[in-house]
Amino acid sequence: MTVPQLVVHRDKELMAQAAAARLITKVVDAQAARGSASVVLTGGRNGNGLLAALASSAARDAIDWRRLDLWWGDERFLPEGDAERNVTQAREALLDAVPLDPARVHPMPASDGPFAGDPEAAAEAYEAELAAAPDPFDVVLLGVGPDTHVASLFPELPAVREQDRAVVAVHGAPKPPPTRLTLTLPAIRSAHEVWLLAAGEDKAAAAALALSGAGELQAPAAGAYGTARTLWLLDRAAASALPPELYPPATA
Ligand SMILES: O=C(O)[C@H](O)[C@@H](O)[C@H](O)[C@H](O)COP(=O)(O)O
Repeated sequence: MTVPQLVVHRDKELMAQAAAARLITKVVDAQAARGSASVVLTGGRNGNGLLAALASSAARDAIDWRRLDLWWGDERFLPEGDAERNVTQAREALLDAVPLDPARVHPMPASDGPFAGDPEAAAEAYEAELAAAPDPFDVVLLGVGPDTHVASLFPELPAVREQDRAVVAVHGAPKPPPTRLTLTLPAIRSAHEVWLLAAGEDKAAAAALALSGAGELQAPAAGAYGTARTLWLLDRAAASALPPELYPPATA
């Protein structure tokens, strides 16, 4: 496990801009070293805020978009094109505006089409797609929920205990919609880098709990780390309840 590093930004707008700049550099470096890069996107306001910041960044064209694989950490099991699907929101925020190779964009399956009514089969299909990927993820992005969930791994639900599968279906999620697909903690932990995004006062208790030694069943965010780096990107409000040894109060 890599020990989390914390970066605290003034507010959520600056956090989104700085995270977008960081992601551009990361992708460009991976493409220079290996020829391609692989990033896992998250749903939620902070993940979409990062994508929107990336879309408006002058540096975005430093990325070779055709040599980027995009995956999702979780998906709301809803029909194709539904406005609440994470992929729909990501397309609106960024993906429709950049020249990606469609064959390298890997949304999780929708609730209509071949997996209608069968989220378990949808999870298996995504797992098979992932198994065919040549490289580990360079970066997994994860929004942190107020209850410490990441992806669709909610405290105490069966998915957070999963040790063998890379992708599972979730039923009865406390955040709507109740049926979802998610990467598991072992799949997240196969990534080089895991970046957790938390902004706003409603995330303060979650960040404090996950970063203070809570177990991953109670605080799934505590179990999300990368093989090379684990980075928590916060704004001041989300960092406001952290113990002073993690985030010393300003002395000025
Ligand atoms: O489907 C989703 O909603 C997610 O992928 C979820 O895990 C999200 O990232 C967190 O709930 C944080 O969301 P916010 O950034 O909106 O607080």
